[in-house]
Amino acid sequence: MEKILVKSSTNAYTISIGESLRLQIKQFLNKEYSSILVVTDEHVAALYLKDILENLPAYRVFQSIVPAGEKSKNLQTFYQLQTEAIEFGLDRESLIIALGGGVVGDLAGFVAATYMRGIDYIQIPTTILAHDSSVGGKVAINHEFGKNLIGNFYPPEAVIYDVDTLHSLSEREVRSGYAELIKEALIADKNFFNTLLMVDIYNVSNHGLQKHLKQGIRIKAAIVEADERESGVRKYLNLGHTLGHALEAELGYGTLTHGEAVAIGLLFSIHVSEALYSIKLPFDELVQWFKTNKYPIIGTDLNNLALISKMKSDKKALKSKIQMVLLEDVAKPVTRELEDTEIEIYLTSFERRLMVQ
Ligand SMILES: NC(=O)c1ccc[n+]([C@@H]2O[C@H](COP(=O)([O-])OP(=O)(O)OC[C@H]3O[C@@H](n4cnc5c(N)ncnc54)[C@H](O)[C@@H]3O)[C@@H](O)[C@H]2O)c1
Ligand SMILES: O=C(O)C(=O)C[C@@H](O)[C@H](O)[C@H](O)COP(=O)(O)O
Ligand SMILES: [Zn+2]
Repeated sequence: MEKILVKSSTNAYTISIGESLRLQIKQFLNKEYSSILVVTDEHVAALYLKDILENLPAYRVFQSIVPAGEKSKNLQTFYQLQTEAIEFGLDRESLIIALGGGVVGDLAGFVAATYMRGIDYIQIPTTILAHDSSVGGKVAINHEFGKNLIGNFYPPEAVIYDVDTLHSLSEREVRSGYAELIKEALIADKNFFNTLLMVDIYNVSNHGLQKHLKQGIRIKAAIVEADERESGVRKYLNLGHTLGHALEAELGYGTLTHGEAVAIGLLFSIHVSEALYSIKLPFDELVQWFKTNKYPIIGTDLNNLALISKMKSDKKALKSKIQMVLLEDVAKPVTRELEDTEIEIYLTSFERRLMVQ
């Protein structure tokens, strides 16, 4: 098992990464809690909830199961979970466990952040993508106008990443998770990026997958520790998300997975960077890698004005001006303000460029 420590403004927490950890949950509880609520989704419940429940202290353990998928990250499900927490009698000494992917992590984390003004929670991520979402304390739900518009920064007490759970992921979820690893590599580590470009993500060995996850987590943990509330370098973790989030909201939550949308957004950021800084970045190599690994790289039939309007509700936008994360080189991210008219031109040339790939 590997442990990575993250210091936040309110606590320090450990990310434990290893095999069979879901069967040893008790050892990760640092306190005695008055009750525990395990929040998960219907897919993960069928696979791993029993393992978790059997390995928790026997007293006052409750469960809440939400529908699987991005559509659950909404106000209604948030309210339903708050209602269940009240009905179960959770108090300020209670713990919430978020067992699942980024949807459950963001949602249950936001419930924990707001229930009785905040109670402890632990992340037990079960997707590759959740190597990113479980670290750093961003918790949120979506609004129809944009992703994660209602949320907080609220660090977990611990992250327990049992890599054995990743074997049951579908191909779609594997590629979704690898998109965030590509993002972390692009902002911080050229060698890691070049390594990933050689990976066949559906046939990666256990050892290889763990290596990639640990490197992604190290990059993320270092950034959130340096800038917890995103006033500086944390913005770089948003590479690819300006268009990615707009696509998710515009196409309807769940149409593209988060990682699939981010993959398109990463290409767009590279496209804009090349044009603005007159440089050559690995656009073609990344498109080919995405295509080989079956990412849906769509670039046509999009309503550019609607996308621009969504991008303006992005959390990085300032005074209604879109701020994008761009690259001066691989591992040299920068932020830059762009006019709507510039974005429109780049979206049009991006779509044309994708059509000939
Ligand atoms: N807070 C952050 O810093 C942060 C970072 C990145 C992404 N996110 C958010 O994370 C969300 C996406 O997370 P996700 O991709 O994990 O989606 P998800 O939680 O919806 O999980 C994807 C699908 O996989 C299923 N699943 C989960 N674990 C499984 C397992 N082990 N075996 C089989 N099936 C399993 C789920 O039931 C779901 O159907 C988005 O809402 C995104 O905005 C947040
Ligand atoms: O942790 C961060 O910071 C990130 O930007 C990680 C992203 O992968 C993640 O999707 C995050 O939720 C996006 O942040 P948001 O503030 O734009 O919602
Ligand atoms: Zn993301």
